[in-house]
Amino acid sequence: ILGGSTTGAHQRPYMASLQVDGHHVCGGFLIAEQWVLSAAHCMEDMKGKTFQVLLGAHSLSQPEPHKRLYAVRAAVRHPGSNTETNDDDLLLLQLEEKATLSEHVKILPFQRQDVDVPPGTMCEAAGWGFTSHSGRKPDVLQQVERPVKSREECNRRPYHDNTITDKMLCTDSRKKDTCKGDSGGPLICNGVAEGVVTAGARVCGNYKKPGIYTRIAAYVGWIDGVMAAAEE
Ligand SMILES: CC(C)CC(=O)Nc1cccc(-c2cccc(CN)c2)c1
Repeated sequence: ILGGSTTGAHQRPYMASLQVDGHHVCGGFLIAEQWVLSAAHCMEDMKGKTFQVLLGAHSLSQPEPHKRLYAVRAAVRHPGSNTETNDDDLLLLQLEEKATLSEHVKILPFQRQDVDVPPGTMCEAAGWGFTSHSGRKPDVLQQVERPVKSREECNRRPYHDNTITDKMLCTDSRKKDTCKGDSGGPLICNGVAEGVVTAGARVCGNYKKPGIYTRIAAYVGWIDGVMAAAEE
């Protein structure tokens, strides 16, 4: 998160840190007791390694009473996700067991109505991603407030030049933005998860490359289907 601030400890109890070999790789968030939503691109460069999911954390390094690392029973990438585009950049992670919910671990509701967030709406992103262009990594959870940018404007040059589909949304990226390591985290508007952070143009804090998010409401069928199929 560039240009943001430290979250109040455990004020975003739905946040997940996706970890490989004990290192934070991507964000994610709890959408059900046994399911975390994140970004498919986070599984690239895994070289067959496995994820673990950290819940209940504020600091990545310090011992905290409610921090707990969960093994992943299943990782389901959206079938349309690929390395060349930001399309369908969603990942569902089934935890090895149901998360123990508490004041520090809670489910974040997501938008189920497939209606665009009005441009100008102020939303929030959070994560443990880079806090500087030089790649400084925070120890504690960061957050930033960003206004939604209309798809019509986001699709113009010099912005994303017609690569933003109806299943994506944009936020202004001037100075304040998401960055590497924030992928998979939520974009929260009026207390509801509306988007999932994608790497997009893989640049941060440049107003010419607004932040790109996958619109969760466009994938409700897929999300419900994957979770239901695992219950059979
Ligand atoms: C960890 C892998 C998926 C590779 C990766 O993510 N690279 C990478 C490099 C530079 C910026 C970003 C990035 C992420 C989230 C948001 C943004 C832009 N708002 C950029 C992402």
